[in-house]
Amino acid sequence: MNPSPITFLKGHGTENDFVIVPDPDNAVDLPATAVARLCDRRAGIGGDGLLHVVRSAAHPEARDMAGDAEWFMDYRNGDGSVAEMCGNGVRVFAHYLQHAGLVGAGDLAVATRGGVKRVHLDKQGDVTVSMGRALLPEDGVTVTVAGRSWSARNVNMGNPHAVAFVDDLAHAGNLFSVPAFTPAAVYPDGVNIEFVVDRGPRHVAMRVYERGVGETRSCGTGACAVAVAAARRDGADPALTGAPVTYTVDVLGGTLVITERPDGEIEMTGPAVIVAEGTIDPSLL
Ligand SMILES: N[C@@H](CCC[C@H](N)C(=O)O)C(=O)O
Repeated sequence: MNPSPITFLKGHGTENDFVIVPDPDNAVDLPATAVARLCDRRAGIGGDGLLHVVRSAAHPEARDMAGDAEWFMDYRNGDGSVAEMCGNGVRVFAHYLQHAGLVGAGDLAVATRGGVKRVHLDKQGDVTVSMGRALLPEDGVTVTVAGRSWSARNVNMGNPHAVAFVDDLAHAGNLFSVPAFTPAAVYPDGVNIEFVVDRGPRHVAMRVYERGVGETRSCGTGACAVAVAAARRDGADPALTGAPVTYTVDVLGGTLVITERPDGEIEMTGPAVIVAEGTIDPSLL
């Protein structure tokens, strides 16, 4: 039984929006059904996902990170499923900690299921996250929408992505349901699928179908996956040249700037905002 009332906030990063539930002591029970109800845009608060804000020491999945990061981002997709990582979510999470007076401007660490992420909050409101390295398995993947097929790059940013370069973002169709991908065995736990077009030198635009959500207006891990896939397609590999490579990635909800460093570390910079605060009717949970 949950205590009442339960505070929530609503925030977004490039319009990837989240219900934020501050719960330092991990006292709020949030089964998948409750998360899905809260994220429902008609009967709930509405969001692509939910950020459960818990002290690392109070969460069984984060206790071993408590020495490095005081706060754990217990991220859930809008359908209630758990994902390894959420790039826009980390920016919004860090911005919330600052908004709540729990951290100051500057640098902090956030524990996630994908490990501890270093975050920098700048004075203009932009947030930069060190997202870790991309893994690039060599599997051949094909994505199909409405009779058109593309070979896609498999990129793992802690969570799985298939990046398809297309001629026109409209070719992704309405994205009301998950695009077909083969072989299914490459992604046994499902996948986030990005459709990408070129906008200029080291500048691309994307749409995304997110696992556990549907089409969203932005995906931070997706933008990182796209930047790395675009760099390799363009013959750029910072590990070989010793020079960082930066891509501007336009999403439907704004723009993210992604830099891959020679050691493989990927940095993502973009905005994060809080738009509302309130209390949750306990009957939703
Ligand atoms: N929107 C997120 C990604 C959230 C997780 C994803 N839907 C998954 O299931 O892997 C981002 O900004 O990275």
